[in-house]
Amino acid sequence: MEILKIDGLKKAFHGKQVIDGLTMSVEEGTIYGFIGNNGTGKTTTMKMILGLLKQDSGTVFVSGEQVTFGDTATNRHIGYLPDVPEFYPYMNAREYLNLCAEITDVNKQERAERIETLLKLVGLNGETSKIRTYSRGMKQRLGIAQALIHRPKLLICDEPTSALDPGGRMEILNILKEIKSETTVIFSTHVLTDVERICDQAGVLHEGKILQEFNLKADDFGDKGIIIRLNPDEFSCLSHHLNMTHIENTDYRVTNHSLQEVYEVLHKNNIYPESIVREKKSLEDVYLEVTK
Ligand SMILES: Nc1ncnc2c1ncn2[C@@H]1O[C@H](COP(=O)(O)OP(=O)(O)OP(=O)(O)O)[C@@H](O)[C@H]1O
Repeated sequence: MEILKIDGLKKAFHGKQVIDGLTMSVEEGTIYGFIGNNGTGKTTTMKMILGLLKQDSGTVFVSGEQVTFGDTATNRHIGYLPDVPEFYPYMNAREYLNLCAEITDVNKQERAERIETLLKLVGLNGETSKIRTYSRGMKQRLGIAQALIHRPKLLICDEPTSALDPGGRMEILNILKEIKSETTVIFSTHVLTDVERICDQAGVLHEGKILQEFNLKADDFGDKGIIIRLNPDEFSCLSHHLNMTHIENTDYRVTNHSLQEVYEVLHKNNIYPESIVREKKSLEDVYLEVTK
């Protein structure tokens, strides 16, 4: 079933068309990477999903219910982590989550257990210090716990990893992967390696629409080239027969030739390179191709 369905969504600011007939859907139980350059309208779209911003036209359905601007009814299905989450710095994580549980009407009997489960999930269960002392990564993890407190069907995260160091990013990605069985996740980002790591599906937002979608579990983006490790003499010999560019050190990329052709040329010229590997295109390669 589709947890999110957007159809023909449009939004302009001061005559500038930011979202221009956006149509997309997200299946329950998946992680969807919402990718796009800075300023393409990812946050704008998220605000319309949350009913915080009025669209000019088009519809948004969350768990089969239509989102209406200014009406928070559909937000009971949604947990939201903004790009820079705000907290009460004088509270500790438990106190803060307790407040969030009260606000979102989490059943009183369940509250303490829910809070402990979430603190454990985000690795803050042993933490008693005030939020003001937290690192950016810890705040982001607390933000996820906060967003999940009312057991939403859909978690929306706005660039959850962009400002974090590699360790902090891995922690967030692992948490998102772990909750996937309970909550569908949409996260916006331009860190494409993060998308490749954990997403099932990804959509490229470009000029107000989804320009291309990828099934990251099934799509093979094809070969970028063949990387051969050679000495400079071997390179100058082979460059007469193959389309080659220097990458770095003694590595050269061959393009527009099959592996079979490369082997034939090598054999004819009596060249036995240190290594030959097929180079797969990454999501970033494909993204740059489609958005250029
Ligand atoms: N309230 C507003 N008033 C006027 N223009 C706005 C408003 N909100 C967003 N915009 C403009 O809409 C465009 C899309 O902004 P948005 O923040 O949605 O992009 P984004 O994809 O989330 O970018 P980033 O990756 O940098 O966060 C930008 O040009 C922005 O300046």
